[in-house]
Amino acid sequence: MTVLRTRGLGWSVGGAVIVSDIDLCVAEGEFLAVIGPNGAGKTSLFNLLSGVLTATSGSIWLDGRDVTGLAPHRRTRLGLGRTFQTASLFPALSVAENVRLAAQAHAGAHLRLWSRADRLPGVSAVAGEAIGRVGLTARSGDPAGGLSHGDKRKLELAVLLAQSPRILLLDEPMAGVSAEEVPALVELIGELHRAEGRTVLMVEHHMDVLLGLADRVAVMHGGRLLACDTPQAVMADPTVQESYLGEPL
Ligand SMILES: Nc1ncnc2c1ncn2[C@@H]1O[C@H](COP(=O)(O)OP(=O)(O)OP(=O)(O)O)[C@@H](O)[C@H]1O
Repeated sequence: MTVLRTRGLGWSVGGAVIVSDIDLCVAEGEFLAVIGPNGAGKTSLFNLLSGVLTATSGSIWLDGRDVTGLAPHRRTRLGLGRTFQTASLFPALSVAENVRLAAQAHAGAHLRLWSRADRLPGVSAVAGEAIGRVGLTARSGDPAGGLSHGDKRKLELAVLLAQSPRILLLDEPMAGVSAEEVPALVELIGELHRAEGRTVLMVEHHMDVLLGLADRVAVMHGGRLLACDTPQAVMADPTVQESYLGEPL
């Protein structure tokens, strides 16, 4: 079953075409990697899918519903959650407070003071479960700003999980993470997908990371979708090879 589809999706700004004519179709439970050279339009595509940017052409469909004009928080409520390439945590707040805020927002308590989140039924339980899911329970009371890059990425995943998304948009979740921390993150993301059946779209530059995770790879170049196929087929595609002009996939 298709959960996410785009038709002729595009975004232009100041006369520059940043994303152009993207037709994507993502099946429930699928892991789709999005790759492409710097400036290819990957983050802009995620911004369009999550509603941070409004499409200037085409449409986006979630579970068969046209969500093209829907605000980001309403897409989140429909089960579409995302992480950002740049850190989106509150560094002075603890791990638990960061996740509770997300759980609270998802519970619809936007106007309440964050300090009262504890009193909302279920919020602390949801936050605790998300923190446990990413293996950060022992760090619950620590300020987010003091975590390693790898743990910050795990915390971002917990913040995302607290919003109970069915479809995860992960924008370079390994960025800035040390080589030693990468395997644990890859395993965690793989589990969120395989064991929990979530649909995942992930921007990632490293093909070696994607080979064990992705069902299909979408290749972007110059704002367009160049190819969308299995990792092996994409790597063997001469058009893809040519477009990268020797850049590593
Ligand atoms: N608000 C904006 N105004 C003008 N140009 C923009 C804007 N946002 C993005 N761009 C341009 O659009 C192009 C695509 O950017 P985008 O961040 O989507 O690429 P990317 O594939 O995610 O790149 P990277 O791998 O470096 O993160 C870039 O040339 C960028 O400078």
